[in-house]
Amino acid sequence: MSSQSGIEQLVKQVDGLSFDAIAEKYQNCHPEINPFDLYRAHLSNVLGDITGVDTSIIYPNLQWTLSLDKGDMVLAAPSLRIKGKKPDELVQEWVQKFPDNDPLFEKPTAVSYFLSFFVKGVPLIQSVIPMIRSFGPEYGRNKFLGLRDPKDPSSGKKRIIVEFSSPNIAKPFHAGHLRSTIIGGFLANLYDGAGWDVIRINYLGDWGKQYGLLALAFNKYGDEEALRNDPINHLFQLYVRINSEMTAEKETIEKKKADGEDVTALEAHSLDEQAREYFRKMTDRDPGAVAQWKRFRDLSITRYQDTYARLNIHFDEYSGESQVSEAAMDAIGKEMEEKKICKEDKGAQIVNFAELVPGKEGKRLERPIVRKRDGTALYLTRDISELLNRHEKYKFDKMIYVVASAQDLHLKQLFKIIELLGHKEIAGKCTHINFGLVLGMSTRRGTVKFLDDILRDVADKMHETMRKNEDKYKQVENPEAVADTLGISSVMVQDMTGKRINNYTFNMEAMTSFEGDTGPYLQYAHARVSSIKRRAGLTDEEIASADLSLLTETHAVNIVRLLAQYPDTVQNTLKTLEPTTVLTYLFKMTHALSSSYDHLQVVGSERELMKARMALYDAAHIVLGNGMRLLGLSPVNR
Ligand SMILES: NC(=[NH2+])NCCC[C@H](N)C(=O)O
Repeated sequence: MSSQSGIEQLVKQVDGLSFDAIAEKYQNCHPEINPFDLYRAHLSNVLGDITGVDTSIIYPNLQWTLSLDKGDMVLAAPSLRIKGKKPDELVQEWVQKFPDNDPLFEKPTAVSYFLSFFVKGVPLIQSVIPMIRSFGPEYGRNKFLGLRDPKDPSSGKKRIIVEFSSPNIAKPFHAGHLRSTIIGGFLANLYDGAGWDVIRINYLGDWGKQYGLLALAFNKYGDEEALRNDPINHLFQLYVRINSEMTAEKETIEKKKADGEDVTALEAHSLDEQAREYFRKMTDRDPGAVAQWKRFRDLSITRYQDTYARLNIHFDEYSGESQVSEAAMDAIGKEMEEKKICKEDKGAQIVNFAELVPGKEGKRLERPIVRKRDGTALYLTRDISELLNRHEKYKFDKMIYVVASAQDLHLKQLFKIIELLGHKEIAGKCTHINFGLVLGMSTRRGTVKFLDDILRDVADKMHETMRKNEDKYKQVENPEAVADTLGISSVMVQDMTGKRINNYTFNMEAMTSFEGDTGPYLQYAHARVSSIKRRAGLTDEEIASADLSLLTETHAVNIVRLLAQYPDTVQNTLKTLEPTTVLTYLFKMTHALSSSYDHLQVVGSERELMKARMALYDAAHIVLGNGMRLLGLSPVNR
């Protein structure tokens, strides 16, 4: 018997509803892929009879609990808005009326005005384990959520742009870029799993006078071979060198000026001026200047791509500030003037929000410049043009900017200008996903951190830790690669542990520990279930034919209760957009797993019991792997 259809039969009998009928009845309800949707639908029916409240009001008010001891679902009586009776009395009455022999739930318990519901282990296990096995990597994905019309599969996918990472060429890949990369990669996976058409864009900082300066530096001190071998570091070194030269030059000029000397000639030939001229050549599309700049850009991208690949991240488009056309910005500039969104101020064009947006909001948005006195466009101007251009090109339904909270104001200004331009609808599709700082990030190699350096340092640290256990170390086939993966997991899990907006301290010791809720711990938990499977040596057919009624222990039931929550957890994450929602779930699950091993021995148990327990652990292995991959981690098996 396919237990999934088994439980469908059950619900049909009890509630007179098929999966289709349930899905039709409630919004975003998909009992065939989310066990909790079925349980909610059934419970709504039962409670509908008892309370006299319409099931469509009950359904969305069945909340989940923070821990299993509080039940699997909870209902706050006041949420049903029944007049004339005290909620705690109502709750007592409902407990009385709840059927003694409900097929899916135990009799609820009442705590003040809450009703807690506990699912029955047997039907849950019988349905959820086969469901996880049959969906495998698809368990937790829900392709319906991203449909234009959730009830009509032919309606097409909604499209989302996730813009993330967005480092600046020739400058350090700092903590803000690291967080953007991790969080953005995760959000892209999340929407992809929810059936959206996801477009990943990296918006590089690759344009401006500083790239004119960089070209000068390369012409003076550049080394072809160094550029090809390690473009990111070489360009950065050149950039640092020329910048300090420029600073020194500026000081000399200032000093001479103070001494009353004529500095006109010096200024005219200064590096600053040369950089400006060079950048002018770039914006005028001088072939030589553009070709040189393009090489720097292309070589840097190639190198970034390698690093992104280690993090399981790819981009559909490497956009960047350089890709915004001057003509488009001119046109927008004119439009802004005509619509009186910007105005002249000491030769520059500024947006005085206080005059455009009433109240405190207008003041808070300040007075950004969109065009400098010398005619150059700015960061904000480029973003305005780029946003409209992306909408034109991709016709997106939603766009997410994953950028540090240090740029909160910038993005608010951007979205408001788009709105003032008359594109309220487009502005409404855009969201800024922000995040806090990483404190105390430094490497053993010095103060400047490129992503590669960080990852190498953490991998070294992991390798050191692994070596401490000589026996286990010898069993690992490719220790370098495993250390690398564990290092990456350490960094990513530490980053995703708190809410995005919180700052955290980069702590190499803590993040690489196998104890506590860390990346290595999660990897260890995954490797441990993998090893049980290897040692049990059962075939997939044997596991599939296991008699699941042998799983009677509380530990087994609790693991399955958690496994059943996974699709719901993912769906809830689409609301929170917080990686920690998934991570917290995974730690809860790994804790339940690790405390179960002493009670649910696999190897050494009698054969039928071994098969049943293996089916349980195999399901946990699938869910843990799915969750880790959703976060962007690569689960290890040893
Ligand atoms: N559309 C945007 N402005 N995205 C954010 C870009 C981040 C920028 N390159 C920086 O490093 O600060």
